[in-house]
Amino acid sequence: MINFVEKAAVLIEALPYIQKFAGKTIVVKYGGNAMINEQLKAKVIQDIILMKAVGMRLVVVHGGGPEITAMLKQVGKQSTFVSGLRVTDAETMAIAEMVLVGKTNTEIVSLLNKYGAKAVGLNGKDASLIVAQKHLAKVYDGDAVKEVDIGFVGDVAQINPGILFTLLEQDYIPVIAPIGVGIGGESYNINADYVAGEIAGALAAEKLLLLTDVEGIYRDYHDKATFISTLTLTEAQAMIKQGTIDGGMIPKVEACLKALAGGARKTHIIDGRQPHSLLLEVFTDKGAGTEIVKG
Ligand SMILES: Nc1ncnc2c1ncn2[C@@H]1O[C@H](COP(=O)(O)OP(=O)(O)O)[C@@H](O)[C@H]1O
Ligand SMILES: CC(=O)N[C@@H](CCC(=O)OP(=O)(O)O)C(=O)O
Repeated sequence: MINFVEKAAVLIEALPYIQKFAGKTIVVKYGGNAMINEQLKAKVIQDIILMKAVGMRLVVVHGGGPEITAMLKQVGKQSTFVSGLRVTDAETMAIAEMVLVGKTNTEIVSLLNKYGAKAVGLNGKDASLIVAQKHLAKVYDGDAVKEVDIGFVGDVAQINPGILFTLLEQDYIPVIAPIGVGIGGESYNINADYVAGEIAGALAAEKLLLLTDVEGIYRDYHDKATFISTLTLTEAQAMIKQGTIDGGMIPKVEACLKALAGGARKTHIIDGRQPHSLLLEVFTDKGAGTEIVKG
């Protein structure tokens, strides 16, 4: 028999969060492996729609690394990464832009709209939203650090958030592809986590929610019992230095640092493989994943 009392309790538990976050800006970074599975994708979209429906101002930043890799493979190009960033020659840049803007972005926008939202696709070139400058990758060789040119990979130089405020005021959900524009109008490929962190900072978001393919951060990645639910900025930085946070988790933690430094209030790294993890984080007392806070 359906337990109506339990069902009602779930809704009642959500009530203070619905009240607290109404009118607040939430930035969701959706990408990587959490984006490949179609059933999960539909659930992420529903979660975003639900948050929007109860009055939150939603901004979505998406990745699409695996899709770029697949497209490059189809045209016979091998993907190479340096310090987690894709080496991006002119041809790779053109393909990355085509995939992120032409395919991934439009797919997310049309899915959101299918479920009843008013989503608008953007990339960094629209209204010069993301101004980029060339990134030089740091490669460590013992104690020495070498800077390596990895092509059209960008760092965020400036966010011009005006277009986002305009859209949010009008109830739209901006969906942003991580392509930056250089001062000469050239395209830059930027890691989507960094873009999400900078956008969350520029909007002084209430929350940055980064979906990933693990439960959150572990003190020892090989021991699931060492899961951390809350981490301060200082602790997170120390863990990167020690090497206990590494690989793809580094840009996520750095994105949280950028967001908090820019003015976001809270940041969370949550499990995109877990259905409705966004709702669990936002609407339940326990939350989900690892939160990184100032301090
Ligand atoms: N301390 C840590 N805790 C959790 N994951 C970690 C840690 N250090 C490194 N990682 C790695 O970071 C990965 C997440 O980054 P990545 O695979 O790039 O994510 P996504 O594809 O979702 O963008 C995890 O799958 C894990 O292998
Ligand atoms: C410079 C760089 O590495 N850019 C990324 C941009 C996409 C991305 O970040 O996608 P995920 O969030 O799905 O990993 C790339 O080319 O894969």
